[in-house]
Amino acid sequence: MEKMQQIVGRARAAFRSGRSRPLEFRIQQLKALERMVQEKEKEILAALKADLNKSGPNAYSHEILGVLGELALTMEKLPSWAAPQPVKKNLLTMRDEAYIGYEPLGVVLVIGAWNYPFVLVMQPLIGAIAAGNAVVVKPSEVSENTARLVAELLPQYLDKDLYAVVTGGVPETTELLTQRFDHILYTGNTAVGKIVMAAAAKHLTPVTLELGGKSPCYIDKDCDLAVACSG
Ligand SMILES: NC(=O)c1ccc[n+]([C@@H]2O[C@H](COP(=O)([O-])OP(=O)(O)OC[C@H]3O[C@@H](n4cnc5c(N)ncnc54)[C@H](O)[C@@H]3O)[C@@H](O)[C@H]2O)c1
Ligand SMILES: CC(C)=CCC/C(C)=C/CC/C(C)=C/C=O
Repeated sequence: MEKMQQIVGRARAAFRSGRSRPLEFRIQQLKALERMVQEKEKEILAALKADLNKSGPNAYSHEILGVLGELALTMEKLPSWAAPQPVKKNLLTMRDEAYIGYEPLGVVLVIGAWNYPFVLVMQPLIGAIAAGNAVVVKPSEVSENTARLVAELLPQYLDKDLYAVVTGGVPETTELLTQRFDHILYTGNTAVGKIVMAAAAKHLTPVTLELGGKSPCYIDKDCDLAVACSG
């Protein structure tokens, strides 16, 4: 695996080139992502089956439709979301052109969890591309088939330097988190959420944490009680 510093450095250099900023480019990349999901639907469903034994209808509704829906909404709304918003002038700004302009942040890290391994990396990726950022995606190693497929497919459809995928487990994620990002989006458990937030704090990087610990659990007579109660 290439050194994390090089991967993040390449994404940052690509971001600094300015090519992720124009609206046309962002929409073109989102269209490429839509084409990827449509053309590779069978492969994505097969990976979800191999990792989690998800049935076709379940995987299709949550992971494929969830991503296609997000893409359609984002492509439709992006021109209005990205447009400068006029603001009321005051005495100090009365001779100025006053508006709120939306700028990309830079290089964004997306770390996903195993239970919805495709949609949980794709939805943050869609938002980050739409906002004009470079992105490093780290899918969950627990759903290894989906992680491998995401790493194989994204470079076939998207700008390879702007949007990178890192595979691997805790050592790789730990090394990745030493790098400076401009935003980190993490989905997973609360204990690792604290690790992510502490690593981000070293660089004053803002985080979006989608954490667990609030989900009901059904235990039937076939469960191994020692395992079920250990969490
Ligand atoms: N709030 C939401 O939207 C949402 C959605 C899905 C899942 N979840 C929650 O996520 C949890 C399941 O995820 P998980 O945490 O078991 O997933 P996981 O084990 O797949 O880990 C998530 C990510 O954290 C990384 N990671 C694991 N240990 C690490 C460490 N010590 N240091 C750095 N990185 C590390 C992994 O590489 C992986 O990419 C559940 O609690 C679930 O409720 C929340
Ligand atoms: C409602 C549709 C079509 C897709 C949503 C898929 C999605 C983001 C699932 C994640 C569910 C979640 C919060 C799991 C937490 O463990």
